Amino acid sequence: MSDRIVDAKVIVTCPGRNFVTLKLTTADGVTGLGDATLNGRELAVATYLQEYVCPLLLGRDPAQINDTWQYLYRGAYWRRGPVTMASIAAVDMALWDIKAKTAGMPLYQLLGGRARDGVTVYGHANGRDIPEVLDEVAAFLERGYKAVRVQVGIPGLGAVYGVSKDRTFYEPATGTDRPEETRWSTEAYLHFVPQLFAAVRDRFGFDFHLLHDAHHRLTPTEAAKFGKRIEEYDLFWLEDPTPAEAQDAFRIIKQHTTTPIAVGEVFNTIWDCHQLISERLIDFIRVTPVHAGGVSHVKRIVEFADLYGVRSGFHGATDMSPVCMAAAIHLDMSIANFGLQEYMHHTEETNAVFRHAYYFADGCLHPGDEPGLGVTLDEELAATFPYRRAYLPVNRLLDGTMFHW
Ligand SMILES: O=NC(=O)[C@@H](O)[C@H](O)[C@H](O)CO
Ligand SMILES: [Co+2]
Repeated sequence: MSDRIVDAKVIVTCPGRNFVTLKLTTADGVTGLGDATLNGRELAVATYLQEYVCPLLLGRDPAQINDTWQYLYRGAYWRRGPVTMASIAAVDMALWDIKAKTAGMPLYQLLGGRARDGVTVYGHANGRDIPEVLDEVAAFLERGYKAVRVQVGIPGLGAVYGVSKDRTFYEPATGTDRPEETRWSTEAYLHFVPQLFAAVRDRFGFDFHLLHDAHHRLTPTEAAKFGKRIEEYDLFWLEDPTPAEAQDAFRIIKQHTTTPIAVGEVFNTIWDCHQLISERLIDFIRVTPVHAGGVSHVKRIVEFADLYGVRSGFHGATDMSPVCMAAAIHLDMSIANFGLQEYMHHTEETNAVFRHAYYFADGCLHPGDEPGLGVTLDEELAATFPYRRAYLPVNRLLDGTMFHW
């Protein structure tokens, strides 16, 4: 008699920031965890899981990962979208966790085994001005990082994306009653940021990967011009240069610049990036297990991407819990077209709630050898951090026009 799922519960906790986790338990006493965190809309996913998904999981065979994925995807009728796909992702991650634990091996072994020594990561150097960013780049390089993302305050503007208020930890979702509002000038940004890249390359040279996130804020033409302007600084990637709903807009960027493009953290299925990949309009795909249907669907996307020379660059910000980070690292270890992994370390409280086997060493994350994902959730400790609504910021142009955050 095969095993059965006998318990499915959603755990919402806020150790420094909100996380939603699905925990499945089988009749054989094997548990699996899945990240279901959607930053700024957490309870929408928690409710979707609790009300509509968990009741359907009870009694199902945990070994049937593919059938369960299709049951939840095709069975929802209303396909795709961040809430549905984060819910399916959590189930998928938890079932892979159970399968690998049952097989007595770390998940990457089940996904085809080790394809590299470690998962090269990039850290987030940021500052209110260029000197502060340079100090942070130095600190990351001293800690052995081989890749660093740089984000800087823009003279004349207040808070901007990617610049943390406290020097140790970046958490953008801060608005409890309503979103924080920021003001933006693309002209000021385009004028200033090349100076940041010049200062970084002048001081640290070219033998590490330099990255930057434009966070959806340019028009395709501005992105094409900006990409061309910064070619001399040899970025490893320019991220989210323009909103990617219009996938064909990236043809304009690709026609004008060889600066590599990374897109995809807001995507939730292969249909969001099918054209970007098959027309080679991007160089890195940034989907991550929690937002893009779990281990199974992200694996499909990166294997499709491999056909077109597009590499992985999974999203790994603080709002991906250690459960998602672990799933990403197991995928990173086993795929052929690994590119780079984002790694924004979590708070001590988060690491206490989500104890994990993965660890950082010599510029890489390593999955560890615990069976499954290698993550355990301390439910008692989790309960001491109650949910607290936290909105992501809203961004307007200087004249008040709603813009992209
Ligand atoms: O590349 N990383 C990012 O763009 C992140 O910082 C996102 O703004 C947050 O994960 C949104 O919740
Ligand atoms: Co980004």
